[in-house]
Amino acid sequence: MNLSVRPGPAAAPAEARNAAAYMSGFGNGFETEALPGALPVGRNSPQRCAYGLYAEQLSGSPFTAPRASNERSWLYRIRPTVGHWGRFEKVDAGLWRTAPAAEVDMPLAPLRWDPIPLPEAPLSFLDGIRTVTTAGDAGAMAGMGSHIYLATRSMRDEYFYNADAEMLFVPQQGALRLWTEFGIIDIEPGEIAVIPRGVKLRVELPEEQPARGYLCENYGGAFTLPERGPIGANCLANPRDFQTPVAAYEDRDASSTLTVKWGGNLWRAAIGHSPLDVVAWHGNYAPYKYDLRRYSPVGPVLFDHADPSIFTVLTAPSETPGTANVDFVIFPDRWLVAENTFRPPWYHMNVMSEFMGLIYGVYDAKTGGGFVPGGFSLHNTMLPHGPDPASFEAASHAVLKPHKLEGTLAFMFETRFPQRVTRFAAEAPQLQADYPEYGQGLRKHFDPSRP
Ligand SMILES: O=C(O)Cc1cc(O)ccc1O
Ligand SMILES: [Fe+2]
Repeated sequence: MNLSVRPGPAAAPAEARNAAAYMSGFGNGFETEALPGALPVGRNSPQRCAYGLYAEQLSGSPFTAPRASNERSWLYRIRPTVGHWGRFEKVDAGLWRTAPAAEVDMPLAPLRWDPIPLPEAPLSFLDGIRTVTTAGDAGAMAGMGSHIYLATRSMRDEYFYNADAEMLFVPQQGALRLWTEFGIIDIEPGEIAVIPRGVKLRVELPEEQPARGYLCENYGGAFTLPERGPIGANCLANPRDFQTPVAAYEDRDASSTLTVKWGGNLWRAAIGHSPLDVVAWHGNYAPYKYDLRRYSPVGPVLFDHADPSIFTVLTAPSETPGTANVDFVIFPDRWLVAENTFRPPWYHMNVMSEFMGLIYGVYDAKTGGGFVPGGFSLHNTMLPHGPDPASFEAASHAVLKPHKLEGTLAFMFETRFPQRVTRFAAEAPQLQADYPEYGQGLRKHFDPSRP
């Protein structure tokens, strides 16, 4: 196998096998080459590409999308994707589900699960996806899926791309090395990665350490940075902290498989070489990573609890202004300073539906236990929820001096669509039977004689 990485001008030199190398920025027109001169200068399609490469365009948006949302890259590769093609046969998708998937009716209730344990048996990322919810309709390119991934072995000579969705990886335990067509991305808990629709990859486990995390499939238009409005030009997720890999390629002829998720099904073909054979590329349609600890939260500095949209890292807009197909929101370390304020989340009902996970620490609305790292919850469209009794009592009587929430990282996949629960999630032994009743533990405090 010939593997080569050439860092971009700003990146530190790195050996591909030891450390990935990245370019900084969000949605830039990047350019990177693993061999000198592999990128054509001043044109996309020369009559003959350097090194005998093929040119291929990968379009993530319609050609005619407005500039702000127009996404495409040019890839200079050993074989075009059609040369990595074979006879595809439908294979068992395991526990991976795609909207619409009306498998079960669930109680009209808040739902919460304990972590799904990692198995002892060898399990690749591709086989270890367990869908928890689906929303919208992948065929209509609207909605999302929320999943848990479990992996105990690397994908070897096994490649994959998702035609149905962009994929947002949220590791909770263990690191992942994402070998993509565009280069190598290393992520660990506290970091995320986004793999655009159609980008081929395989998922490796560094030192074969098991890994678990959350995965959001965004069937709609790509994640982007939210507007900052009056916040101005800084804070929240800053573009320079997003990292896109420099070009790295495999020149590997070996019997392999390519699995494609298309139309909610998995299709697999035998192929004779690695499709991660892109020697150079340029464009703005590329995978990226981001360290959530670089998020600069903005919040109430005098009183009240602001809507969680202030913690939006990435938003996948829909055609309706302000109505996201998916928002990816985090609840990171931060100071709480609001005066005469109930500081945790308020009790609420929301037209958007909320899938939540916990990467580490304690979430301030669920201090009574039960929402643990690796676990997840669903507060569906217009279903009531809020702090558990322990959190309510503590926050109602806390001395309101500045208080730092530390060592905590929860997140939410919030979508405009109601989320359907899969049969797997409905029947999982990790579903907490008593969670629907947590609200009944909230005592009646009403006393008309005491204003
Ligand atoms: O329900 C949740 O815990 C998420 C959430 C947090 C918050 O601070 C305000 C609203 C909201 O939905
Ligand atoms: Fe909520």
